[in-house]
Amino acid sequence: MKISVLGAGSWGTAIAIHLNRLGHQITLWLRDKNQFEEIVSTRHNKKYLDVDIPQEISITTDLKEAVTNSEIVVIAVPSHAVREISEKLKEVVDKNFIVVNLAKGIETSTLKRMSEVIKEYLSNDVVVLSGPSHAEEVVRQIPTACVLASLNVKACEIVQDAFMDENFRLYINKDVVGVELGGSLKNIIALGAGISDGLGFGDNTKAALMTRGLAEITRLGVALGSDPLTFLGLAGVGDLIVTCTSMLSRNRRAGILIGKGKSLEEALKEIGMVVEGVNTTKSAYRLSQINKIEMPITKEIYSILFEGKNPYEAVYSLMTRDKKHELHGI
Ligand SMILES: NC(=O)C1=CN([C@@H]2O[C@H](COP(=O)(O)OP(=O)(O)OC[C@H]3O[C@@H](n4cnc5c(N)ncnc54)[C@H](O)[C@@H]3O)[C@@H](O)[C@H]2O)C=CC1
Ligand SMILES: O=C(CO)COP(=O)(O)O
Repeated sequence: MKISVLGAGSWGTAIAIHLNRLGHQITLWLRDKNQFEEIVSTRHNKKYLDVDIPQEISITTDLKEAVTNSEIVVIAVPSHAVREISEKLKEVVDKNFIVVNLAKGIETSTLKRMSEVIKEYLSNDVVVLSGPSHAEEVVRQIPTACVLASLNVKACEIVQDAFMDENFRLYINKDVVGVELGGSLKNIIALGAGISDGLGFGDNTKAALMTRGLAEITRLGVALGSDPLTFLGLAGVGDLIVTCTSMLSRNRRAGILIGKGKSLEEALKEIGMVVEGVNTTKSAYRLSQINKIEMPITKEIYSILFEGKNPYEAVYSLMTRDKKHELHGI
C-alpha cells in the first residue's frame, strides 16, 4: 500500500520504519526544512529517534506530494498540531484515504478528542491507534500490542491487516471515546508518577497513583460515554503501566524533573519533545468541572503545574481527603 506518515518526531519516524519493513511504500512528511535536510543527507533523525532511516522511505516537506494516491494517511504530530494538519489536509485531499491518528490528547480550547477535531475537516474514515507503544521499542521490533478504534470497523480491519506483524499486534475496539480518552488521560497520571519518583517516594506511592488514577480516568470516561472495560484494556491500564513505569516516557521524565524541583518550563525544555500530559491536564481539569466528576489526582497535578502548588503539599492533600469506600463512584 502507499502510506503517508505526517510528522517526523519519534513516533512518526518509528511507524514509518515499521511500515516500510512490512513492504509498504512510505512517504514521511515533515514541516521543518532543517530537519528535512538532516534526514535526507544523513538518513538519521538525531533529535527524535536516532536510528537508520531506510533509503526506500521518501522524505518530503510537500504535503500534497506526500498524500497523493495514498491509501492510508497517518497523523503523527502532537495533539496541539492536529487541527492545523487536518485543515491543511482538507486542501490537498484527493482521495478517500483512511486517516490513522496517533496523537494522544484533548484539545484545550474545545475539549474535543482528536478524531472529533479531524472529522471537522475530513469526511474520511478515522482510525485511532493507541496503547502501550514507545517508539524506541517499536522500532527495535520488541513485541508490542495496541488497539485500533473507529466508527467504521471495516476501516480498522484494513489498518489491522496493513500494520500488523509478529512483533506489532493490533486489537480492534469499537469504543472510540474510551480508546481516545484512555490514551490521553494516562499522561496526567504519568506526570504524577514521575513527580512521586522525583520526590523520592516509593513503589507503594506509584501503585496507589496508578490505581486511583485509573479510577478517576474511568469515572470521567464513563461520564463521557465510554465503556468502562476499555480502561482495563491496552488503551487504558496497558498504556498507564508503560507510561508510569518506563524511563522512555517523556511524561514520566518531565514529572521526575518537576518532583526534583525544576519548573515546568525547565522540565519541558530539558525533555525537548512533546509532553502531552501538560495540556491534557488542563483539558481534563475543565472536563471534570463541567461534568462534575471528582478527579482529585488531576486536580492536584493541575495545581502543581499551573498554580505553583508544592508537590509535597499536593501529596498531603491527596492523602488527607475525606475517608472513602474504594469502589464508591467508580
Ligand atoms: N513517542 C512515542 O513513543 C509515542 C507518541 N505518541 C503520541 O504521538 C504524538 C506525536 O508524538 P511524538 O512523535 O513522540 O512527538 P515528538 O515531540 O517526538 O515529535 C513531534 C513532531 O511533530 C512536529 N510538529 C510539531 N508541530 C507541528 C505542526 N504544527 N506541523 C507539523 N509538524 C509539527 C515536530 O517538529 C516533531 O517533528 C503525541 O501525541 C504522542 O503522545 C503515542 C504513542 C507513542
Ligand atoms: O503514549 C506513549 C506510549 O504509549 C508515549 O508516552 P510518553 O509521551 O510519555 O513518552
